[in-house]
Amino acid sequence: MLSRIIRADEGVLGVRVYHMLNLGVLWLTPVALVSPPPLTSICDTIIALAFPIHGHIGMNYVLTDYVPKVFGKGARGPARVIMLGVTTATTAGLLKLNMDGPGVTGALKALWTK
Ligand code: HEM
Repeated sequence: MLSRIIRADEGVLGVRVYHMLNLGVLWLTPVALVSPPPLTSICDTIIALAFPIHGHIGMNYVLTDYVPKVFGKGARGPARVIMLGVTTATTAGLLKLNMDGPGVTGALKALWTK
């Protein structure tokens, strides 16, 4: 299970889940921005999980392509483990923003509201 999450650009996760997430975040982001308060929190929770997972799979594609070229084949595994750490920290940060702060959407809206 953990090895599947670490090698996130392979199998069902790398193809099906990734494509669904690509479309999902595309629709979810504008919907979250215009949604009324109760719905905003639901969107915020989904975003806090969907963005990091989307970024994690996308970055694993990037790591697969470039890490062997730059650092050698042996560096691919450690790079993927580091990426999992980054994804875990990002998810925790976004969830904390939702629970203790203005939420993901609120933080984004704060760019243009007082
Ligand atoms: C509205 C939000 C977003 C949309 C609509 C979106 C959409 C996409 C799409 C369509 C792709 C290309 C997928 C493919 O190659 O088949 C992609 C790739 C990627 N996205 Fe996002 N994305 C969003 C947010 C994010 C966020 C927040 C992150 C970071 C956490 C992120 C990280 C990445 C990465 C790393 C890739 C892979 C780039 C590559 O393969 O060269 N995206 N995204």
